[in-house]
Amino acid sequence: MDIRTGNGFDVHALGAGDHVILNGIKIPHNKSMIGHSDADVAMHAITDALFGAVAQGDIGRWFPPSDPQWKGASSDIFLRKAVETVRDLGFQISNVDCTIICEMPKITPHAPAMRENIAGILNIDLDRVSIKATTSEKLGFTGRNEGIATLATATVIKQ
Ligand SMILES: Nc1ccn([C@@H]2O[C@H](COP(=O)(O)O)[C@@H](O)[C@H]2O)c(=O)n1
Ligand SMILES: C[C@@]1(CO)OP(=O)(O)OP(=O)(O)OC[C@H]1O
Repeated sequence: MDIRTGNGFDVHALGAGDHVILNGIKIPHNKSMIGHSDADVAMHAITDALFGAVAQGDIGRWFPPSDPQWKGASSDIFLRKAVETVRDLGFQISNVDCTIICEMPKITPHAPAMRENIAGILNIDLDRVSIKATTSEKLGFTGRNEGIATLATATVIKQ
């Protein structure tokens, strides 16, 4: 059995706006994420964890920020490509774990919807998708509500 793990980390700034999109879930907020795509920082970290698990580079290699095609794109496009790449290489996705770092918005009330969405895209059972959150105790850019960071880990298995 061939078991591999990948990690992902991403940051997006917060700017003017009235909602954020995290793991594909639209959450009303007093700011919005800034990015070339829809800036779904959580989904980007999971995407990078999957690409990393099979040593296929990172999200920017597959979807360059310089390519106008990805302007405003829904980040599930990127995640679906990572899932397809993992499977094309003969691996199954075992599980993913994701930690969103921000003071606001509060993530816990939205975690069930995020898990459902990610499990659906990855086509794995709900109990294989973990979504967590932490503040940074008001320290740093996340503590000042200037941006949101996300860490993710993915494990893949080839029988
Ligand atoms: N944006 C966030 C941040 C945290 N949570 C939940 O609060 C718990 C306590 O956070 P600390 O940073 O004080 O450890 C954390 O474990 C999460 O359950 C949240 O929902 N959204
Ligand atoms: C997702 C991509 C797509 O152009 O752009 P952004 O939305 O800016 O996100 P980031 O994580 O900064 O970079 C990766 C890019 O591939």
